[in-house]
Amino acid sequence: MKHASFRAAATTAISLAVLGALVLLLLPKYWVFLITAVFIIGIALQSLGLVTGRTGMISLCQMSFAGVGAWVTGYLNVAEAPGGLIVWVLIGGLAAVPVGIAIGLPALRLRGINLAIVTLGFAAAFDTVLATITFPGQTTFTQVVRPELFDSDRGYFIFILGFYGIIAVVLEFVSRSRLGASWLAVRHSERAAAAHGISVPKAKLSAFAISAFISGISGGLLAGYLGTLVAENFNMMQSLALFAVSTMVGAHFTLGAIIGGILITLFPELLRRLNLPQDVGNLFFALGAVQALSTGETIAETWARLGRKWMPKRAAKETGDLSAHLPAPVQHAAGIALEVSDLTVRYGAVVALDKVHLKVPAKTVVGLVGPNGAGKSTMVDAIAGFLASYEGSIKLNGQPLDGQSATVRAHLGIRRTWQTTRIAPELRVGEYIRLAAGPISDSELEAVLQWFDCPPPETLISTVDAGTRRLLDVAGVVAARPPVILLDEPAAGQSYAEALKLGERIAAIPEKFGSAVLLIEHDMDLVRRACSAITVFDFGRVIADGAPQAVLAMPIVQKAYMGIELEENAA
Ligand SMILES: Nc1ncnc2c1ncn2[C@@H]1O[C@H](COP(=O)(O)OP(=O)(O)OP(=O)(O)O)[C@@H](O)[C@H]1O
Repeated sequence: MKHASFRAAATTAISLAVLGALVLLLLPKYWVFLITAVFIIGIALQSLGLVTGRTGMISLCQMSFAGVGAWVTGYLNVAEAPGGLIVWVLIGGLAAVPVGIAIGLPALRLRGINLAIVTLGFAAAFDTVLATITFPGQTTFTQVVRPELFDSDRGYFIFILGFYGIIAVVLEFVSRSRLGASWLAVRHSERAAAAHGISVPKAKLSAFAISAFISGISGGLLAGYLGTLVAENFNMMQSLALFAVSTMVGAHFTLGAIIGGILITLFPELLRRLNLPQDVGNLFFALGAVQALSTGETIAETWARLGRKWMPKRAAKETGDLSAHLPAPVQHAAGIALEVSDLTVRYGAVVALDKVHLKVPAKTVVGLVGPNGAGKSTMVDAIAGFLASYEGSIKLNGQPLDGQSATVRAHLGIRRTWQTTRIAPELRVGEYIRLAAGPISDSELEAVLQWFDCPPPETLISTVDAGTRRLLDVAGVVAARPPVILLDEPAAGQSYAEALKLGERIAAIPEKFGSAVLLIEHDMDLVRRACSAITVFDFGRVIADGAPQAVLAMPIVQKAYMGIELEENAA
């Protein structure tokens, strides 16, 4: 995985170096000046891509963060602070961080349109502040001093390209790290992210903080580019245009941010040469954003998809049998791993679970079966901490979990999968397994994937079919080796033969990985194969439990579960 990060970072760095050399060698001074702005806007777009494209939060005040960075840079310039532009720009970025966190706080509770309104409100408030204060040096026409080495327009282009490249490469590494994967996971499903032990507030606030830092840097760099700044550079309309372009191009990709920078910088130039009003640009950006939202694909994603199509396919690596590299089983406490007592759950007037008892001994697989609506998923939700309230008690290795959040329960050792897969499709297989499993070596990761018949680590999850995503769900939580794993219909989407094979794999989880499993499944052949005991629910009550063969043969179970009437049975 580290190799993949280095490869991606090296590709980004080399591409930018080649692009920079071509610009400097082939283009006249005026165009070099214009393209410098492309990369400054590109940095602002990368910052927006992080918070919006990557983490799924709407920020309509990104240029306000840039304004904070620019103001601080201007102030340090006027004060002739030591360190020069590089230091001022970094301090400007840092100054934007608390503002970013402050804006991120409402994002912990708000989503979608509500968050958009809050961030737009901040942009409007920032406009008002900027209307009453001026940028330092604005009235005295004090130019922001560029570093001596990069004072010329060509020199400043190299300076900006350097900043863009460093930010792009760092973001490349971060996006492939657990933090980056957690942003995507939160964007896709906050509940699924919490089930992996990810702190959703931390993920959201870190995205806003880093995004504001980068945006603040872009503001400082703009100060060095223009010399003096005016409020219009950072007003609400600029933030809205940035958001529209980011949505259209996919600014969380390096390529997308550059395309967006080109559009924002060069489109007005084109309109000017065609004697068309500048507002046409915003209309075009808005239409582009609508197009990207309705097709579900940004310009950068379209290019990446076409690139993948035309790139020669790499032959699958012959790996041989990797089972010797499976991570060693974890020795969890013996005895009862999971104990549910007197559990009652109500949804308004519906009693989904009624004084239910269930025990899962350590290192065993217990099946939980029952007809649709019997309360099985409610049971998983209650155990994993996804219900606002319930009566009764749930204990992990004798310790009560009641009142603990889903994230805390995941950390303590309750891990779950979902009836429908919730894996972020933008992740790669390896990134997802690492996100779910925590620290795991490359060879262990590949061995787990092979054991569950999953595709190789570099495979993009969006290219994987639904059945395989279910297997990845299982592989992720199994690789984490917690004391208790809750599998909610893992065989959905599998063929009969695949389901049986999965049953064998699940049966082996306690011995191979050390975890106990509570398996919800409708496929009785899989249940028989995997479970040493089963519990049967009907209408939120336990109607039978014990050894699978004996329980499934009980008339009450056949009547409830398979619709076979007692009378028929008796006959
Ligand atoms: N959020 C909810 N609000 C209201 N009622 C709900 C909610 N979730 C579940 N229920 C009800 O609770 C009962 C148990 O549902 P649950 O989904 O736990 O059953 P299940 O055994 O998992 O069913 P299936 O096999 O179809 O997944 C059902 O009557 C269902 O309609």
